[in-house]
Amino acid sequence: MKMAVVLGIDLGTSAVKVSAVSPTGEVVAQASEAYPLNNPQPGYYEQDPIDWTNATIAAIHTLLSTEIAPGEVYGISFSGQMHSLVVLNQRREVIRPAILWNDTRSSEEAQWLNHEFGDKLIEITGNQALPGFTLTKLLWLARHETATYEQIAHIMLPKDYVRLQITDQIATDFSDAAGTLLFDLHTQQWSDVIIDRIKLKPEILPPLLAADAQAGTVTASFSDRTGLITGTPVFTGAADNAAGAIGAGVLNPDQGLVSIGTSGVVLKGEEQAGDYAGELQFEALGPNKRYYSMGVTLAAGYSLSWFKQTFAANMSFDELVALAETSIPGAHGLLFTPYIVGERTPHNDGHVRGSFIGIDSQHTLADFARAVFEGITYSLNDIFKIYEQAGTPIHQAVAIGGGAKSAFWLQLQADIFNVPVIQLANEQGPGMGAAVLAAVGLGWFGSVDEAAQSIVSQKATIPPESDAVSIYQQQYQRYTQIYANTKIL
Ligand SMILES: Nc1ncnc2c1ncn2[C@@H]1O[C@H](COP(=O)(O)OP(=O)(O)O)[C@@H](O)[C@H]1O
Ligand SMILES: O=C(CO)[C@@H](O)[C@H](O)COP(=O)(O)O
Repeated sequence: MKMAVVLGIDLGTSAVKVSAVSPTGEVVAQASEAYPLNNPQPGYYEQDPIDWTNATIAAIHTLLSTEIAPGEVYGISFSGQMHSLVVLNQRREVIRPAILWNDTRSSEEAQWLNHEFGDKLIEITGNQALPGFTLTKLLWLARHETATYEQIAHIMLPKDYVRLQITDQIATDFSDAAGTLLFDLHTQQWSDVIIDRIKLKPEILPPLLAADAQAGTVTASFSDRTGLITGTPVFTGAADNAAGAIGAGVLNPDQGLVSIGTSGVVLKGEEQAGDYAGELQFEALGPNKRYYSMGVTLAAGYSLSWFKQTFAANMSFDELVALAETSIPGAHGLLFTPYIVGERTPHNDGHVRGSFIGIDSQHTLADFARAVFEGITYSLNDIFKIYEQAGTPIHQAVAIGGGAKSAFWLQLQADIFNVPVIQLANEQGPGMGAAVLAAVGLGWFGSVDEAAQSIVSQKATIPPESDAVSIYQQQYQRYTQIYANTKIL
């Protein structure tokens, strides 16, 4: 019997994950394809946008050759890693590798912007300049790779580049625009004030569309490469954290979201445009002038995958989790700070690096593995503390991302944050959000809220365990002293 599905394409930093989702929210099939994350020198992180397209084609191909037929795909939408800068020439060709969200080479440009604009930048964009944002990377190119900068005819965000390959149309949505630092959160337009001051050619910026608006259709040439039917509707999509919030149903200020992918994110819905004085990011959610705030750990899942690759290359993630579980809460006193690529929230420091503190000759690989899981989670707890101090504590959190695959890590999150953690039926929050945007765009639902309500399926609520909570609280106090004593500048 013929099914109807939408494809949610989540262009993460480690891999693209394509989910085929039915009108009732059932994930009918999923396929994933990894791509390299290049680190040519400390602090530099790049990817080849052509790898994103090839991986997306391979994942769609897998789905269409196994579990679904091309005629069953009614619509497609996206979720993508935020901020990363893709530059194209007049012929729409990539002219250098994308500079990614976790790349801190543009720290000086971020400082310059903060100095040049003062509070005005936060007023307009809701954010202080951080080296993660697209604009600082663009200014870095202007200064260090002038010949490349002068060839730029279009700048794109990752999901928008892949959508361009599918539809031949250029566009972005409000949530990814907000992550560039060139977007006025109040007028919901590109900011003339910022564009004029930095003398940017406004025509290099993509036109803005709503996340659930149709941005084009599958072209005949993309149909040839994948088997998708020419003319299949393609919807704009959203930044991965906005899509994650939508796909997890975390849309209001009383809910929190924790996403552990390559980065780690703690996020909350917000009703009005505003800011946290730059301490947290303030972003546009996408549909209907809605917003969210968030703090970001630069290397959350990335710290775990670095540890695995460096010290336990023969183990799977599941085996590493099982090994960590054989240690005890507090990892026999061993602490890890996940600053291996610098840190964003709360330190905004591209120079600091990670550490293991308190190594004892009795510590085993299991203690080191457990310390890594705990240290990443303490770093996310720093963000919970910022919300608490701002008077808007998070009382429960929905968990998504690769980190939410592990029952051990879900319990650790509940114990360290000391709030109940909700596990979803499928941890692919951003991919689910992308599917919701396609479903709303097709008219299957009247709004994102209506779609989220009927599609999001919770699997379990994990309460904190009180004995572990008190051990982690003591360890977290020690953890908070490490940054000031290990920072470089
Ligand atoms: N079984 C697992 N248990 C715990 N963590 C896992 C597991 N599998 C993967 N991860 C973590 O999830 C991360 C990838 O998550 P994902 O959401 O796919 O990232 P991204 O969206 O950045 O590509 C990996 O870096 C790893 O740290
Ligand atoms: O920089 C941010 C958010 O500001 C990151 O959260 C990126 O959006 C990357 O996401 P993942 O690949 O870790 O999902």
